[in-house]
Amino acid sequence: MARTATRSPRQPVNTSTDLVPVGRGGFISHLAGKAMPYTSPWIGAYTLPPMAGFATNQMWGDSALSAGLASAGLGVAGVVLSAVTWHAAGGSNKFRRYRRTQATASVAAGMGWLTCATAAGPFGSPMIDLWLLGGGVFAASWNIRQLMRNAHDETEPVEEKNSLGKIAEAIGLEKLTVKSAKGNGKGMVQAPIELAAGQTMDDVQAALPKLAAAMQVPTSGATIARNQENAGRGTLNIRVADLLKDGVQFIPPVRLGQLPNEPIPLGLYADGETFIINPFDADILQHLLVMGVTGAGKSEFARGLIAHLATRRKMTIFLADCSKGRQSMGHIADGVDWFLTDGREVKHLLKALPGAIKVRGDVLADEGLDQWTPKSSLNAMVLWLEEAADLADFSELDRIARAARSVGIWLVVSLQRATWTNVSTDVRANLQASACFGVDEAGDAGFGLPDRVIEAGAVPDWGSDRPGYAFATGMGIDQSRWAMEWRSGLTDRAYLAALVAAGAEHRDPLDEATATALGAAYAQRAHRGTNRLNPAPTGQLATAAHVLEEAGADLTTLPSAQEEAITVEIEDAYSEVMGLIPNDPEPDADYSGIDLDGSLPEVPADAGMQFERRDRLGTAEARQVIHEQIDQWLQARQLTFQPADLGPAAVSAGRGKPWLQGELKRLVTEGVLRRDGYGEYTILQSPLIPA
Ligand SMILES: Nc1ncnc2c1ncn2[C@@H]1O[C@H](COP(=O)(O)OP(=O)(O)OP(=O)(O)O)[C@@H](O)[C@H]1O
Repeated sequence: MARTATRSPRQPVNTSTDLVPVGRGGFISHLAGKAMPYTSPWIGAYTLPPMAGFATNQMWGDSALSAGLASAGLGVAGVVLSAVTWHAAGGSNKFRRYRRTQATASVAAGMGWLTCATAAGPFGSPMIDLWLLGGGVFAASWNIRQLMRNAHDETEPVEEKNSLGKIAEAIGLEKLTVKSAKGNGKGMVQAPIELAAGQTMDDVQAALPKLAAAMQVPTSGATIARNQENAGRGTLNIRVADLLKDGVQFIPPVRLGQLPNEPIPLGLYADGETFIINPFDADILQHLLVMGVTGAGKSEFARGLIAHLATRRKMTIFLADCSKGRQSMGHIADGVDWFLTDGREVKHLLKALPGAIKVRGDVLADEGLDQWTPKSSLNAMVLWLEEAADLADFSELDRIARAARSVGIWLVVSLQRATWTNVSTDVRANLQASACFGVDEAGDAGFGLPDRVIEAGAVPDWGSDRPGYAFATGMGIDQSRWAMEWRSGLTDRAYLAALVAAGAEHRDPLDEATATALGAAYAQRAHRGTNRLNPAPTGQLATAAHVLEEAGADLTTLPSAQEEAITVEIEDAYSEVMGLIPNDPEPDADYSGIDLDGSLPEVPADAGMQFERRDRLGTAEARQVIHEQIDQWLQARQLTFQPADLGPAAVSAGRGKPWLQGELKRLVTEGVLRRDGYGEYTILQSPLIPA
């Protein structure tokens, strides 16, 4: 009996101990015990009012004046008590709101009855009828409350929680606040979360598998994005539908001839955003580890990425693949400057590489650069090693990985399983970026992805069941996207081959400094990719143009490319014109502050004006002036310039813009200059040296 009365409302009913006792006496006492807590409102309702009414009537009811005054006083007291009850019984949940109304109504009714009973007496009609009826209603209404309260804990705002909040509670995260979840219309639900005191994000992360199970999504479908500025907040990402399952189209470059440090779109994230990397634009160049079981989609990813890079200028690609070689990359081989499929050749490359790294370091130092940027005369480079563990020994790879980063050589190591047995810890530590495709066991993903990404729920343990799906970190990817799965674009052989062929005229050959430093191994390489000096046969280019046209990819007339080209042309023309106007020759002169609205200064009567006639130089001499200026820049290792920079030289030669433009064109044809996008020219050799 006592146990029943004292059990917390939140305690579940213990079916074994709360069974009804056998026997008549036991049954009656059991019933009495159950009913006891519900009797107090009845006892109160049928004893307190008549006693209070009798007392106040005896004290003040004998004269009309004292009864009237007492009634007025009790009336005021009733109003005050009701107000106090209303405020004291506050609460935000549904139960508390009902309780407040009920308590206030009970106090108001009781005090109203007492006010009347003081004058009229409690036992006359209609006071006695009101008491009997009202008392019953009052007691019954409180009994209903008691019953309801035993079913629900009033202290809990149960009904206030949204469904995600209820799930969080069900998996043991009772106090986690899950704000209203929003779907993005692309199969992704995101809900901001707030931790309670004593909770950490690790607690939430530990519960993610349970959450995924409760939501009936794959384990990797529930992830957390931590708020970098507030450890108590984050976002719960739940992928409720897989919109990538029908495949993702390969995203072609926005235009041909981009620089290495422009964004590379390679697929789509689960929330529909484009998956973009930009390794050469990140603060530091982070070498990449690509891992995944056979059939997980590593080669497809490689093909898409290499094809993009092969359409860029100032970019050189070396690819070593001794296991599958031409079978998997043959159609894009023209975009690869050095394609190594023979183990011995790879050894030669790896031997020559430290020397080339040293030379590149020296060149960058002379150019005043801490690390590679497009301003350098050197090309950016990618060294892609398929199944690297079979190609190189660890100490060699480690040395290369350490030194290559700052000289603009991006190392990409692709492996099926990057366990400690086939990649040394030193090499692994130097591969700071990762693209982890399906692995067989959750533990394997830990070798490829940072711990915090795994803990956030990013575990691609789907083997080869979901080819092309992966998680990626580093390479300029925003950290909030590291635990978001994405799928790479599916490529088409003919399309990629055409893209690479179309990119040839934009590809620069490897810079002289690196090529020389790589020595005979490079000079005698078995494979030579195409580039602007070593183009593909005309027939191949025509086929490529046809394939691209068929695929509807006119890379030169994409709206964004067009817009960009027009902007560049306008900027180009503007800077050329501005460059031809000499700087203000007399900044301190009387007339320097005059504008169109100002009045002209007085001119002294004796002031004369003399024009100095500038001689127009002959063509050979005018050219010499321009050539000397270009040579000066070359000697100072300033390898790029804009036409406007030649303005002063042209003016001093007595020549204008049309002549200068013709001259630049001639120098381009002679191979002295190269005209880049953005109206810039690169100096390829000194114009003073006869061709
Ligand atoms: N992004 C993708 N979308 C759809 N299907 C894909 C995608 N990537 C790969 N696949 C499919 O998976 C198959 C295997 O992919 P891929 O050859 O790239 O795997 P892999 O990881 O390189 O395997 P291995 O290590 O054996 O070379 C492909 O032939 C293709 O059918």
